[in-house]
Amino acid sequence: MKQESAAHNTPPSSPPPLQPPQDDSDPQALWIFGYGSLVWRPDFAYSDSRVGFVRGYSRRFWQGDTFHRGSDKMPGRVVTLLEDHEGCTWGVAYQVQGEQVSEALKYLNVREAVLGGYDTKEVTFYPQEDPDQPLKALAYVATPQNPGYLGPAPEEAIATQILACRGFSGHNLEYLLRLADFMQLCGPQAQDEHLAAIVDAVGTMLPCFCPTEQALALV
Ligand SMILES: N[C@@H](CCC(=O)N[C@@H](CS)C(=O)NCC(=O)O)C(=O)O
Repeated sequence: MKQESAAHNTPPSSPPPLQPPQDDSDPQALWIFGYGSLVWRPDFAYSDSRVGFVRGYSRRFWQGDTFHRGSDKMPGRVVTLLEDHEGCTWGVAYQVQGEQVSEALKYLNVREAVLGGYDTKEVTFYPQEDPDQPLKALAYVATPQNPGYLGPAPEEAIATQILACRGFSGHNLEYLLRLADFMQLCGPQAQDEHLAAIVDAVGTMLPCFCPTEQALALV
């Protein structure tokens, strides 16, 4: 499992994660819900995974990132969950069991909490294949209280920021496009208007930024 090296500008460590919710069918097991980079790069060992969604939250590119997809001078934008009664956010839940639990939590505490400013939150996850059998899961959420939080901005401004930023994990554009690819795979029932608006704005601006072949080299 890849361990992230702590950045020289590591933000203050966040409070220890909440006591993780247990999987009733196996008290040693834990489900972890990913809705951003964890969707395509979990980078921890897991026993099972499900595509599905959480209700009551909307995904927003409102968290700044000065390590993975940005720098101190040019923070990138990554996603968090916004409490929204009407909201629904699609992602992937990963089941970790036995020794995988402590290993995953140790790794994610560095990647998400220490380097990313995320806190942990218990959510209810609905598997796409069996939404009548919801699961308790642990999610990493960036709240407005964390120092990296950027908050709302017009989608065009977010697109401009994403096009201009890169960090230790790669270009911010790759982060956006890999998430958009995932949402395509989820099918037409999985809509994310905020994500789609940013992708559209990037598509409009990209030719102005640089010719296609250079744009493809960005990611
Ligand atoms: N917590 C969300 C977002 C996670 C996220 O994107 N975190 C950033 C930290 S700022 C990350 O790990 N980035 C790694 C990358 O961009 O490849 C998730 O469940 O996916």
